Amino acid sequence: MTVAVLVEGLTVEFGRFRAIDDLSLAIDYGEVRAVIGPNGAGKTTLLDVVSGVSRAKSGRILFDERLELTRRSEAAIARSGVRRKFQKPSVFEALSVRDNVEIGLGGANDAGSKEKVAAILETVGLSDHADRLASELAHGQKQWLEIAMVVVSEPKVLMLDEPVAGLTDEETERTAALVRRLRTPGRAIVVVEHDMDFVEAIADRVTVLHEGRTLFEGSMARARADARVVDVYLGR
Ligand SMILES: Nc1ncnc2c1ncn2[C@@H]1O[C@H](COP(=O)(O)OP(=O)(O)OP(=O)(O)O)[C@@H](O)[C@H]1O
Repeated sequence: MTVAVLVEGLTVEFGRFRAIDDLSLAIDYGEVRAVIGPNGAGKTTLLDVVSGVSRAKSGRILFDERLELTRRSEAAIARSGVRRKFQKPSVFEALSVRDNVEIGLGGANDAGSKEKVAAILETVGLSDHADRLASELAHGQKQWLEIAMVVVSEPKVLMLDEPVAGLTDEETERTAALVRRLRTPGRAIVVVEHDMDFVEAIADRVTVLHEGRTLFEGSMARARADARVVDVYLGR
């Protein structure tokens, strides 16, 4: 089976500080992978390098076993089907919900694209709000709109950075159900999140980062039982 994202010997430095330290990991198509760990572990930096926002000092990242992402621009990486929702919501407040999702399609505007927009609005539960201004949405709804803007382009790798930060318990549960719906055999979903109940609800496997390296990889249930993981993260 083809690996969606293969990280090999990745090192990222900011000045003399090593945020990612010789990291290797493989994320399969069809899986939801949570990347967890204490503040400063390198989680967001990992997403930054995969999406071309930050550069690696050494190592490589292969998408679909074909494209070396470490050599590509942010725009080229997004075009190739590797997409990311950033931590901070960034919807266009003055536009309608529907127009926001259309922007996610990047200018395509045929009959098929209208159907795609309608389908993704249905998936994220915003069909009834399509004509409202994005500014009128609740915080949770804005997060779902942003996910819709990314997913409408049918990414093969979908990265979500803290998708439930600041959401209510009910919104968090709905977001978990949404992530499970977005999981398809042809897509890898990578989620960085500190809410462990949410992670348990969505993740097939978790990777625990600590000081830029993998401390643990496996099920969330096993992570909870791992003394090292409890020591550096879960027990704090
Ligand atoms: N652009 C940058 N310049 C300098 N240092 C940076 C930069 N980006 C990240 N760092 C540092 O690299 C380390 C890893 O940061 P990163 O944001 O990846 O951690 P994280 O695991 O996502 O943490 P959190 O859970 O707090 O979001 C931190 O010590 C951070 O201060």
